[in-house]
Amino acid sequence: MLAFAEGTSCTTTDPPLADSYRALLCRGELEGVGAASAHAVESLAMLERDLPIIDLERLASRDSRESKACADAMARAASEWGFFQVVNHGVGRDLLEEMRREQAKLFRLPFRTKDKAGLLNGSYRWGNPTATSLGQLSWSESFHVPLPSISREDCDYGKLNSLRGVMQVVADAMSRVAYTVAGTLAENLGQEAGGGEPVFPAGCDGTTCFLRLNRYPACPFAADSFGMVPHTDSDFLTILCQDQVGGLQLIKDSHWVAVKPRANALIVNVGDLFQAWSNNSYKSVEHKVVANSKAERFSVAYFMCPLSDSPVGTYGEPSPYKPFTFGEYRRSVRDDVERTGKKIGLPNFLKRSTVHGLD
Ligand SMILES: O=C(O)CCC(=O)C(=O)O
Ligand SMILES: [Fe+2]
Repeated sequence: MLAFAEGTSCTTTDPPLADSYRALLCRGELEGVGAASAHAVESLAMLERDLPIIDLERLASRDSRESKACADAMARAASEWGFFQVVNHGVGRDLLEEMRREQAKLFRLPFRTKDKAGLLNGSYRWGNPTATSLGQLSWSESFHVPLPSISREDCDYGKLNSLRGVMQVVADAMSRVAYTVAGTLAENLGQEAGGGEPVFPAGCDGTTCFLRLNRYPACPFAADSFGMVPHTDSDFLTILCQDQVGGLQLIKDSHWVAVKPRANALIVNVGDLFQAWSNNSYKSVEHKVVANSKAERFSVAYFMCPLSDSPVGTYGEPSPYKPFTFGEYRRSVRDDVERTGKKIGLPNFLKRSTVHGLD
C-alpha cells in the first residue's frame, strides 16, 4: 500500500494540502520521485553552511576603518552570496520570541477562519492549489500583509488582541534593519545620500513594504518536498527571521546549500530590484524551503518594495536593463507564471534579451 494512504489525516487548523496534492503525490510515489526530485540526490549529501555574518554594530563604529570594513564585507556577501546574516541588528530577542508565539496562535486557528473570515485584510494564502506538477508544490501557509494594513482599524485580528501591536513593532524594527542595510549597500556602489532626500531606495516608504508570516506544517510525505518552491524575491531586499528548525536552501556556485540556522541572527537577501539597480553587482539568488517530515517551522519575512509606479532605475549607466517600474515588473512575473507556470523575472528586462523568442 502506498505510504501516502496512511497518516494523511491533518488537523482542522491545517490547510488541506494533502487533499489538494493527493493525485500529484501518489503519482510521484509510483514513479519513485519526490516533489523536488531534481534536487533530491544533491540534498542527501548536503551540509549546512553558515552564511557570512555581518555585525551591524561595527557599522556604527566611530573608527571609520571599522565601519568601512563592515560595509565592504556586506557588499562582498551581497555580490558573492546574495545572502548574509546580520547580528546586533537591534531587533530584540524577546520581541521575536513574542512574534513566534503570536504566529503560532494565529496559525492554530481553524483553517476556515484563516481562509474565509477576512483575517489580516484577507491576506491568507496556502500551498499552491493549482499545482500541476510536484515541482510546484509548496507545503506552507502564510499571511502576506501590506505594512499600512497592520495598524488600520478595519484590519481584522479576530480575538488575537495582542497580534497587531507585536506585528507593528516587528515591522518597524525590521524596517530599520532593511534601510540600514540597503543604504550601506547603495553607498558602497558610490551612491551617497547627500544632504537632501535619500536617493535610495527610491519609492520605498512605510506604506509600500510587506510583512509575511509563514508556517510550514510538518510534511509526512517525500523528504524532499518543498515548503516553498525555488524562487527569487521580486523586491529590493528581504529581511528574514527563521526559527531553529532549518530548511532554507540557496544556490551558491551552482549548487544548493542549506543555511544553518543561527539564534539571534536575521537573514538578509538581495531581491531582483536591487540586482537590477546595482547593475548585477549584487545578486538576487534562487532559494527554497525544504519541508520537514516531523517538525513544523515558522518564519517572518519583511519585503522592501517600492511604489508600484516607481521606476526601479540604476545607480549608474550603462545599465544592462531597460527602464521599468515595479508595477511593470510584477505584471510580467504574474503573466509569465500564468502562461508558463514559471517566473522569468529580470531577463525579460535586459536591453539585449536572452529570453528565447524575445530577441
Ligand atoms: O521561510 C523562509 O525561510 C523563506 C521564505 C521566503 O523565501 C519568502 O517568503 O520569500
Ligand atoms: Fe523568498
